[in-house]
Amino acid sequence: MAIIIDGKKISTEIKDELKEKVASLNKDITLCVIQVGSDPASTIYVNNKKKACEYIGIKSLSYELPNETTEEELIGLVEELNNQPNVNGILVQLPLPKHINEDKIIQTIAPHKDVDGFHPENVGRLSIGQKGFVSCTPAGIVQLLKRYNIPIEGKECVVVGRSNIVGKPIAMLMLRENATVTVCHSRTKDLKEITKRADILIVAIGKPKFITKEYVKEGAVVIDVGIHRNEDNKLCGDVDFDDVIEKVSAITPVPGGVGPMTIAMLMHNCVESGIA
Ligand SMILES: Nc1nc(=O)c2c([nH]1)NC[C@@H]1CN(c3ccc(C(=O)N[C@@H](CCC(=O)O)C(=O)O)cc3)C=[N+]21
Repeated sequence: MAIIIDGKKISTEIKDELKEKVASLNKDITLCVIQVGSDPASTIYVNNKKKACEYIGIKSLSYELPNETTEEELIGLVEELNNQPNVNGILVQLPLPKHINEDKIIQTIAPHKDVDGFHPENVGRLSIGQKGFVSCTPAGIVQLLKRYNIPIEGKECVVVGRSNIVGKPIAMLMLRENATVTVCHSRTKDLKEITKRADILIVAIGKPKFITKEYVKEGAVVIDVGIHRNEDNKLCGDVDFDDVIEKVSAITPVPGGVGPMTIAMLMHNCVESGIA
């Protein structure tokens, strides 16, 4: 029987640990969350982040900006928050409207307030093993594996997807944990042949139910980073859960897997920023 990895439960454990830490600090921690426009999915995620802050005892300040906000205006706000010593974390919810250059905004955030771990300085630090903020979804995946006592060292880890916010950083993190890492993407030939080698298969491609049992080795651990909402508001991941369940030894569900961990690790980064 496969283990269903309970991200909701582990995220609550982590949040409870953080709540205790914050209570013992005697110091305010403040996260600023900036959302441009009103994409409904973004609003759900932003609200989940604010709820988590409240639970842990972190102050959250919301900036809800209209879709027409210019790049200059957004840069101005980020710079203003960079300069406020009471602000510990700045999060600009992605995606941004097309007229705003995301890279430019991310690079404007002061690296020591970049609790998403998206700034090139933090990405660079991760890749050369220096301390810095680690991107929340990858950090959450490693926490899930560790807290379920799933060994990483020496394992064959295959990552499907090479985005800057998930694929690339999770590959770096698994490498740091001494896995043997292969990164696959849309131009990979014989994808199935490669994914079938994986002891740990991490999927972040953004295609609903793409990974079926033909892609998975018997007994593999499958981590599903995808999140898709269908017509009747039901969520599913990049992995066809019902199809692979008989074959895997452990798997993260959607919802209730990686998603809540992303938020728990964001809270972790905020607390780290507040302590520093
Ligand atoms: N600057 C920035 N930082 C992010 O961390 C960031 C972002 N932009 N843009 C979008 C993605 C996506 N993301 C999620 C967070 C929580 C859930 C989550 O809580 N998921 C729940 C379900 C929530 C629901 O009902 O939709 C679950 O999987 O159980 C999902 C996805 C953070 N992201």
